[in-house]
Amino acid sequence: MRPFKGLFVTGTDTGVGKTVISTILVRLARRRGVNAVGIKPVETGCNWRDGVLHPEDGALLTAASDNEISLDDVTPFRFSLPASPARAAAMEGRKLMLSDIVGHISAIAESSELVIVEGAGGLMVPIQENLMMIDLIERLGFPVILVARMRIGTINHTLLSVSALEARSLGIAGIVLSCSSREFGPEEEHTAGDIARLVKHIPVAVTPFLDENDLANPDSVTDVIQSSWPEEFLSRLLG
Ligand SMILES: Nc1ncnc2c1ncn2[C@@H]1O[C@H](COP(=O)(O)OP(=O)(O)OP(=O)(O)O)[C@@H](O)[C@H]1O
Ligand SMILES: C[C@H](N)[C@@H](CCCCCC(=O)O)NC(=O)O
Ligand SMILES: [Mg+2]
Repeated sequence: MRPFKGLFVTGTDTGVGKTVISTILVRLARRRGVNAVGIKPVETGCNWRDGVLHPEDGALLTAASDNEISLDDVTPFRFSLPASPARAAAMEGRKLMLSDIVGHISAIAESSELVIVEGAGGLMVPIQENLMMIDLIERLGFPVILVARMRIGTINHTLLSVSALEARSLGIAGIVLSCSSREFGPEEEHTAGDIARLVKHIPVAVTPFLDENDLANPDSVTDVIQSSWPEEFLSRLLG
């Protein structure tokens, strides 16, 4: 039995693979019989479509959740400017309150078996004045999945994010290194092991490079991940 109602997917940066990993987690959970839904409550950089801001990440999470949740509930807070939520809101003359985001996520968590929440950018991204993504995580109390790029520089970025979470005693359920490039340096086969040794008790998994065909076929991606992540890692996250 999972002791938590939600998982929070954060990253060492924007564009590291949080959406790829969040959608995979939702699909894996659902395959295991857990009625999980994926949400991205705040999305910036949305494009206008038919007079409405369209959240790309939110749409991918809605599809991963088999449309059991509406796009309005997946991503209620949408902004056009591709910036931090606080900056996008300020430049669009709108107000974004952390407490409203917490309220929305808590309501979704109440009505679902498991909610997988994707953040925007990394831990220290401003949401409201001096309140950051890490403050949202702290208020929710959900364990964190930290997604990082498999690329030179990632050991530093990953350990800095782990330090920030540990400084507030926030639980880290796992670290995922996502290989978004086909090129693989000779040191990279050691990166996951090096990070695992340095973070000691936190499990580390690697998501292999997924080509365009893989990414276009969510079922085959889910198969790839199911066979490449250790079962122990999956059961710790999804029960
Ligand atoms: N394992 C992988 N194989 C191939 N491409 C990947 C992989 N992981 C991520 N990518 C690609 O990297 C890009 C960024 O990934 P993604 O959109 O998941 O990042 P993100 O952290 O969610 O970004 P944001 O901060 O904007 O939400 C996408 O084009 C995605 O398809
Ligand atoms: C536009 C990006 N894709 C992302 C916001 C990233 C903000 C990064 C701010 C920073 O760290 O400098 N938005 C989002 O995930 O909804
Ligand atoms: Mg994303």
